[in-house]
Amino acid sequence: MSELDQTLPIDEAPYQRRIRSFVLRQGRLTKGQERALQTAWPQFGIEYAAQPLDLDQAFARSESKKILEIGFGMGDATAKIAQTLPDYDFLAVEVHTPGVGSLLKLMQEGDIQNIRIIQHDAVEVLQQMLADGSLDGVHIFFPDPWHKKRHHKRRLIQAEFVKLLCSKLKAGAYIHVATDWQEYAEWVLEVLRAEPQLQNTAADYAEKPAYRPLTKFENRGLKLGHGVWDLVFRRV
Ligand SMILES: C[S@@+](CC[C@H](N)C(=O)[O-])C[C@H]1O[C@@H](n2cnc3c(N)ncnc32)[C@H](O)[C@@H]1O
Repeated sequence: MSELDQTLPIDEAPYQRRIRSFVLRQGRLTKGQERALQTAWPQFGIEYAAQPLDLDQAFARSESKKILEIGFGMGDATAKIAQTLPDYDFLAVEVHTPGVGSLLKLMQEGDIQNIRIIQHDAVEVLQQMLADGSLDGVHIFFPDPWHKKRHHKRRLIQAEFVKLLCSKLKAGAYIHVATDWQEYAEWVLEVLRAEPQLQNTAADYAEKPAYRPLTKFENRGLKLGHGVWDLVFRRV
């Protein structure tokens, strides 16, 4: 990695012009995360490459449903869901190294086999690595809301991004977004509703699907009376 890469967020490096939904900060790794990265990445990590990925091969089985999770953070929800749904395979994409280390550690502790991790911008993973019609579902839990108006262009959920997602979904596959920021919930609802390839499974917001665990942060917010909005749409 060059000195420039280490000091500048990826989206501010002069050769990277596309607006990104994340800012890369240097996070410190715990010893446990570092150990998990060294010992578990070779088995469960997939290096980003601008070439198609065979999902059946990556998970060493073809009969399972394939779910993409974008921006798993520290991976707590990912690990819990994967444990609850052993017949599903989860391709988990995140840019932050401590998060990747954290999820690998959870996988080792729980002997979880049905997750593979790519550490890269999910937009490029979708564009370059995933075949059309290859996914049974997409999870996007608490995407960065980018509160300020001048930052709204950084929001992950945009019409063009949703079109890209739809191209990767099988007919009947779902997109599940959860957010705790009401204005972003309204934004997501509007963007998903405007996409003709998608159908809402609810009148507007959905009941929280049982597989999505409550995070510590969410629990605290709910006790304080803050809302959380789930949106579940299906590809027609
Ligand atoms: C607010 S956090 C939520 C994390 C987690 N889903 C949760 O519920 O705790 C959003 C995460 O999405 C990741 N992220 C944002 N844009 C991304 C992208 N284009 N590709 C991969 N990860 C992304 C960020 O790095 C961050 O960890």
